[in-house]
Amino acid sequence: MAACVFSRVLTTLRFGHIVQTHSFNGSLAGQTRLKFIPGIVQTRNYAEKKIYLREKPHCNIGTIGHVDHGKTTLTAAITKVLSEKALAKAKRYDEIDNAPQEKARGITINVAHVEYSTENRHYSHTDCPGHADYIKNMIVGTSQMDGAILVVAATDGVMPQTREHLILAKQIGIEHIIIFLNKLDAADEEMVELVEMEVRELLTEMGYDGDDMPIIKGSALAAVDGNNPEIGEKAILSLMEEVDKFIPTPTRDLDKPFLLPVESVYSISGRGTVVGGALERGKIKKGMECEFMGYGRKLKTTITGIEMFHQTLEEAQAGDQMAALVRGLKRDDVTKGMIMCKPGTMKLYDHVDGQVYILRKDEGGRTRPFTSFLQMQVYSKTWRSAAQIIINGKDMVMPGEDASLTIRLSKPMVLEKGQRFTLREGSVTVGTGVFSNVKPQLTEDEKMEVKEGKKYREKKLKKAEKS
Ligand SMILES: Nc1nc2c(ncn2[C@@H]2O[C@H](COP(=O)(O)OP(=O)(O)OP(=O)(O)O)[C@@H](O)[C@H]2O)c(=O)[nH]1
Ligand SMILES: [Mg+2]
Repeated sequence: MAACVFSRVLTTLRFGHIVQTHSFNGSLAGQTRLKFIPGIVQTRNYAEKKIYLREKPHCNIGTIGHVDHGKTTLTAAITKVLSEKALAKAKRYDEIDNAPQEKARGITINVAHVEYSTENRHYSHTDCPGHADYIKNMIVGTSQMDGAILVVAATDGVMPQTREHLILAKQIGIEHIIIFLNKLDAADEEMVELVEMEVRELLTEMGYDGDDMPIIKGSALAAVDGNNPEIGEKAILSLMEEVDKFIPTPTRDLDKPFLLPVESVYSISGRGTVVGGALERGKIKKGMECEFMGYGRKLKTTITGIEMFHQTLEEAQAGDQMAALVRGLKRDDVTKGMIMCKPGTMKLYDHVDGQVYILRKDEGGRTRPFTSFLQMQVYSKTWRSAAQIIINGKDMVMPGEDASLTIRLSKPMVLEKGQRFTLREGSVTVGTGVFSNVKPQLTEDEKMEVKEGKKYREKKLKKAEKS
């Protein structure tokens, strides 16, 4: 069970006794013959352990866009088309959206990671949910991408989450976006032209180079079903060609002390606790000491194993979507959103200043202005925390405005100046911004304000007036 859940979220990374050896052409468990598949990482079955050999640059991408526009179908289509070139293991739609609730509702809820290669690069692909209720999962999924494929159904055009996802992607720092105009089989030519214009306008409005961004038109469903190759298979190959060309391989911070925002935590019976996520900077080797930090807690331990997509890694490098087996910790000791880092290199903060853009209603934001002391949820990297929001320099902020805010977190978290974050209230994305100034600890008075809210400040002011 644990292994099943583990593979659901990481799709990857199986530690321990599960020794089924997938090769990417679908060969079966326990085969000891080495199968070399050109174009994908070379994997060898060393005593039933596969080793990941770093042959190509690695890149993290994914699919974003409005609900039902075809992101998961496109993800399945990419693996199918590339599997025919022995560059991937084909993943069916229901292997990607495989949680019972996802199957029942026909929508994506959790992000899913799949792996494939082109001739040039090795990819980890994060398929995000489009439904407004699961934006929080999209934010975390997107936080690890180097570039994204925005899927827009030509039958529908730009919809609310097309816009909201683009705003969030931009804010999270995704500079390179490729558009896949999907469902060409079901849209007439005129509609396709109109939607293309609409998408380019939106991209320009969001600060991207709308006129020159690659837009690939096709049908993910045709590619999955293997019919109509012009808009099916060929469109997928053109898309991947553009992805290779347009999304640069990011320069990774290999020389800095390692840092991994924890995206998932699993316990594998008999082996221990495994944490997964994209390694943000540095390198990790088996045997290294590490420290988990977040939610006001710190824990030190040792890394006893590293894997990436079912394969053992000698060394994980910044950018890798990886999992680490850690010594002596229980599943509940580590929480999604903590960071794993080289001991002593990071700090916890309980409040921080942020420069924020407050979304308008038509961007998925609030309908009304807000004042200080409001409680919101802050999302950054893979963490989320309740926070009290204090507005600096004015009394209220209107949707559509910029503001400087002080964010008082309910639990101290690891954060850095320049780090991007999103503010949410219930299921509404209130704003997106950048931490501009980390601060020393909250004073005792400020702590009381966090606890009691506005009332505490008002009481204090009254007292001061009297005296
Ligand atoms: N006609 C047509 N239908 C498509 C195409 N691609 C996807 N669909 C259908 O559109 C529906 C939604 O597809 P999904 O891939 O689940 O959409 P999604 O964007 O992943 O949806 P969420 O993850 O829930 O946001 C499904 O019924 C697909 O079969 C296409 O190219 N043509
Ligand atoms: Mg989906």
